[in-house]
Amino acid sequence: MSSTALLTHIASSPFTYLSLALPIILILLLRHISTPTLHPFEPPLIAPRIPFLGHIINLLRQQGAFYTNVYATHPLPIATLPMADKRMYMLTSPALIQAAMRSRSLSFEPFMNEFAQKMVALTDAEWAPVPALTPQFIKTIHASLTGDHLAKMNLVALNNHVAFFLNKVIPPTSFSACLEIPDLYAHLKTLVTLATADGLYGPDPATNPFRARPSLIDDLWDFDSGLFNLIADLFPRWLAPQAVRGRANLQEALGDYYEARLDENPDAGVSEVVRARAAVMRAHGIVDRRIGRLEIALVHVAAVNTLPTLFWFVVELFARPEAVARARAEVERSVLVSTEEGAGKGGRKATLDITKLTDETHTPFLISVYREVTRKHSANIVTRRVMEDVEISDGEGGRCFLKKDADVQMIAGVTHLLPEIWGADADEFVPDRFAATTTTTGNNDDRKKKSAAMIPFGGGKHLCPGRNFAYAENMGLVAALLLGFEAKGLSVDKIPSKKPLTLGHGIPEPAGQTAVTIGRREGWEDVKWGFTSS
Ligand code: HEM
Repeated sequence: MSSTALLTHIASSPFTYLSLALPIILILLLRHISTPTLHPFEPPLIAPRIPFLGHIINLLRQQGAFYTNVYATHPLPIATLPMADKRMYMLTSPALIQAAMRSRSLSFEPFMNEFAQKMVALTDAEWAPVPALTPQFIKTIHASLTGDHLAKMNLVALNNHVAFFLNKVIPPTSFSACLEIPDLYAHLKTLVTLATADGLYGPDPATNPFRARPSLIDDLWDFDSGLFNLIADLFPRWLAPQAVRGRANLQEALGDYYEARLDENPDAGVSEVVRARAAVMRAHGIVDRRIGRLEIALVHVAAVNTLPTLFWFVVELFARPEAVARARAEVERSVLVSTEEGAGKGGRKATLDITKLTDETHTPFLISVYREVTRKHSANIVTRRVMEDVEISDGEGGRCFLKKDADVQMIAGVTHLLPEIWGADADEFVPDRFAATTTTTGNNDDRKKKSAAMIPFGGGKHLCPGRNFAYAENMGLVAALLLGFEAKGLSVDKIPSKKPLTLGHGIPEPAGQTAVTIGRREGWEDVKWGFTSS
């Protein structure tokens, strides 16, 4: 057809041609918008296959696996991902991640405000005073989870619900009278929630909301199970009704708690973090019931990562008899302070010094196992927003330009498994990978690279302030289990696979149930357990 004939044909049936051309124009337009012009030093672009929305659709479908999937096809140290009309930088280079965490031009605070408001369901008017108090709030949280405040919290958690579990729940007789646990994850859920709640609110059932109303334990995990729908505002009432109900119950209970000013009760064993956070909020005019609605975020953040970490710690350690023997010897030699006669009904009392559990001269192997758990099982995504145009450098001549308003995602699921950092066995669980006495840790340079790649607790100004509390809870329980108990039914070939990671979570849950039998070790049947810190 000549061009004149084509024009005549188009003029005679313009709608047919228009309907054919429109989708093509739209696709070209979307492709143009989703292929932003990059600054010469901006990270290389990974364009989505479906223009404009492709990465967003994949992120919603694949959730936590999205970034590791992108890395599998584009193994880049840093990349630009167009997300509709915005851009996101995905970082997998440990050196660039450390630079990003140090940069003052990157901040976590915008996410705190955007996501937390949805998470706790406050209206814009109710939320209005929160952004102004965020910087003071963050400082307070970090200060109240260190030193004496932390030591007190650790011992309250360990000497109440954890000790109750060891002394009462596991029968104090021979192994034959043991505790059969059909689903270890579910069992640890209760244990971690109550131990964490003891550490936060004190152990008194009259003042600790979780002891007063044990149904709040399920409410907390129901709330957690629908977190993504709540934060993304994806029809939570229809798609996550349990989460909405759990949240309402928690908010009511904590509303009662702050309204009764139980956080100010000097005799209740309340932690400094609970007391100080409420004091900051009251100073900014936030009323008690609303503090309760906001503070469901504290107990949630304190329990949500501790539970899967403890689960994988118990499973990975007790599945390996040789590792149990090695760790047990360390605990017996260094952590056990005393076994006194006559602690109730003629039994003995064993006291463990949890400070020793943080010292590599005393328990290098057990500490290595814990670190290996956080390396192998954390798939955490550390998030920041670029507040102003900035350049970051990997310290070896590589520099990257990051544009204002873009989001930055740092991917532990990649850095924790990079073979060039961890070796050919990066995918395997190696209990003594971090033990100072082994050669696997290598020279100083090698150690620095490993430490830069380890981001299970984030880093920089927002490095998780609660990591040492979680450590004490997890290590204290496991040290006592090692010394005084046997755990049967676990083995390396039975380590469960993982559920897909949902957004908002850092450590995957196990798929299916893990059964275990726990009973007293021979020679330790009569012992009651307690904890101290030197
Ligand atoms: C093994 C258990 C835990 C893991 C794996 C974990 C992990 C994390 C991670 C990855 C972050 C983000 C850090 C960043 O953006 O750089 C974080 C932040 C935070 N975590 Fe934890 N966490 C744990 C336990 C706890 C506990 C027990 C508490 C409270 C007692 C807690 C309180 C917080 C708070 C308040 C923040 C926000 C800090 C800020 O923005 O400055 N975490 N945690």
